[in-house]
Amino acid sequence: MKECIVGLAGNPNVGKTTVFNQLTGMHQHVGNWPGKTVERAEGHFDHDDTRFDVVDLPGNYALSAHSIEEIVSRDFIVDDDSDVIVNVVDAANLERNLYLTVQMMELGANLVMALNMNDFAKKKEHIIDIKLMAELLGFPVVEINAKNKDGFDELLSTVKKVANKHIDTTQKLVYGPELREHLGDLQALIEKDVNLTDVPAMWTAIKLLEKDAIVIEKVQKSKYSSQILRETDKVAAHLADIYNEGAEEVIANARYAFIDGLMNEAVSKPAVEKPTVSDKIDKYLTNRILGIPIFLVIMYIMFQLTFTIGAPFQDLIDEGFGLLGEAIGGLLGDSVLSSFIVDGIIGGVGGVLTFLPIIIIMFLFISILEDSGYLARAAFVMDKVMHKLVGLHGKSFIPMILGFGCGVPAIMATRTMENESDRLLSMMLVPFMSCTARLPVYALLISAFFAANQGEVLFSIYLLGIVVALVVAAILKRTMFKGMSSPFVMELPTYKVPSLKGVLLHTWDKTKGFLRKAGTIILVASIIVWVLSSVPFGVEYGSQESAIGQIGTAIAPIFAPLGFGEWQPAVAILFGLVAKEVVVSTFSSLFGVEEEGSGIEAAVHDLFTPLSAYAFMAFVLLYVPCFAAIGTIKQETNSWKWPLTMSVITLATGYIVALIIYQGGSLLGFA
Ligand SMILES: Nc1nc2c(ncn2[C@@H]2O[C@H](COP(=O)(O)OP(=O)(O)OP(=O)(O)O)[C@@H](O)[C@H]2O)c(=O)[nH]1
Ligand SMILES: [Mg+2]
Repeated sequence: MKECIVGLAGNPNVGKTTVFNQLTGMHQHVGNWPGKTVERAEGHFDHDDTRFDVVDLPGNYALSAHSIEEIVSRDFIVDDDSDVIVNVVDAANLERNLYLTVQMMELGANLVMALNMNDFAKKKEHIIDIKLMAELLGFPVVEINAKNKDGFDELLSTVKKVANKHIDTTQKLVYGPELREHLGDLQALIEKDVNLTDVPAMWTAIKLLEKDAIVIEKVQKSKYSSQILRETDKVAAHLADIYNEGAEEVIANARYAFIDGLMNEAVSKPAVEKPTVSDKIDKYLTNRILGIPIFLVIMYIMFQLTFTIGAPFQDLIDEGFGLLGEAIGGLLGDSVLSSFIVDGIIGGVGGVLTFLPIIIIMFLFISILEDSGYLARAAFVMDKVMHKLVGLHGKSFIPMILGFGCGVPAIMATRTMENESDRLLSMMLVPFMSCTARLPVYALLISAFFAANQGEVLFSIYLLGIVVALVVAAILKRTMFKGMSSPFVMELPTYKVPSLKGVLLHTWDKTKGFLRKAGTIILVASIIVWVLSSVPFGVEYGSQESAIGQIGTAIAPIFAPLGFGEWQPAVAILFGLVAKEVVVSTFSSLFGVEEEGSGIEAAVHDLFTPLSAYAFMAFVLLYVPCFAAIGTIKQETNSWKWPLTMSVITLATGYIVALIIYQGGSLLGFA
């Protein structure tokens, strides 16, 4: 069987992952916002006599050396032995998409264009002459619909053809006689060194003029480096003389001129663009005055519904585990084994699993936010606040909202930030956003103390996370992360009705992740808590004399000023370092679930007042995130410096905020 390696490249949010999933039958996440895919995914499938290996690349606007994905994508085109690059393109935004296409042409990529989103182009009355466009570009263009697989057969047969007969896509790029000539001089020099000709010399020449750090470094290793770099400076100076602009601008203009010419020839648009449905919706949702209030209302509805829909299911599971515990207790009597199963396993893991319904609903809402296109709007409406207050780009609000789901993918989503210092700062903020792992803690305490205003209190906790994150960001931006953010125009995707399948798959995937955690980390933590609660032999289970009681008693004074100085909250916080769900599983192991849910609630009433419960929730919200989040920051920054910094910052912030809440609240007479 023949083999064919195909890369899917294109702007963000054009449907690359949708194409990838359709081809490979895999379920990579699809979302309606730019920057969904941050890590390349690989898959394969057979078609006729060929095995296709497909690589889904993160979306890019350019192929510079500015952000990690851009480098990933261009390395893929340059280094990996791909046979064909399928450039997925949004037909409704052709002009903008072509800017990347042109850069891939400079790289000499063996291209096939897959023109996607034609439904939107047609709604906007853009008529594209596909044949003519293919001729002008010099490589095939195929019309597809990624959602229902239209045009896939033609796409694949075209890919096969192109794989067998490579096309030199640099040929059709005519960058005006002036630039062409000077690039030619540079190219001739570059071609003298065979080590530099693994990519088209034209590309290297362009990148040198653009001052691309990675290419310059590569050229510096050449024995002709001084000659080449001298010529580069000469050409740049010459271009500056003629055009009165830097070489970078001259090159960008040349690209746009090529694209303009192509658009004029091959695309006809109505003289006045009709406002689309998205435009009409955005009149309200991204309105300067209404934008933020609407965002808050959407969040509020989300939290309210989470409780209203989730609570009955939660009670059901709770009762189920209660009955199971009783049955096992009845069967095994008062034995160590019975305590292990009932207190340790059912108490610990079961205690967390009760909250599964609300966690699923939360993930469901976040998936809908992502897939409808609203997520990018939320970032857009926050842009002003972010700029003024924090000095960060609104774009960094996207990882923050994703943090409502889970911090790990949210931290990875910061990869799309152009500026390294902004990226690091955004990473530091994600842990303040309340992830679903913390929901059980709130759910437990809110239903115990704030039964009448569940949605409101939950909303206030999430809001507290956002506000604290913004304040911390404002402080850090003025101290550790000084420097201006690079300006960036945020792209607002067209609103789409979320696909049921997509949303359900996404939610199921996250739910699986939670169940896996329940069966591994939470289980192990519960067993440890059980053992520590049972030793030394002869002590009453979970009493202050047990090992866990002694550990808790030793550290409890630290938390006394925050209003929860008993030993149980202290150990719950300690074990919660592993994963935040463990805060609740520790409580339920200690207090049991067997009394039909009342055991743990009654115990919680002994430990907290409403005020100290709120301070506790704030502390759990803000203090050091789970090991997985810490590990992800380590992996993303390749150093322990940032995860440690983040841990110190979050711990200090959590302590200070909880202190303010408790002491302030006490002064105001809420104690
Ligand atoms: N209407 C319509 N929607 C589409 C089409 N193709 C993809 N979509 C939707 O477009 C959105 C973006 O799709 P993705 O496949 O995640 O895009 P991507 O190019 O992988 O995006 P990044 O990973 O961010 O670069 C999703 O909501 C898809 O359901 C299409 O042909 N028509
Ligand atoms: Mg993608």
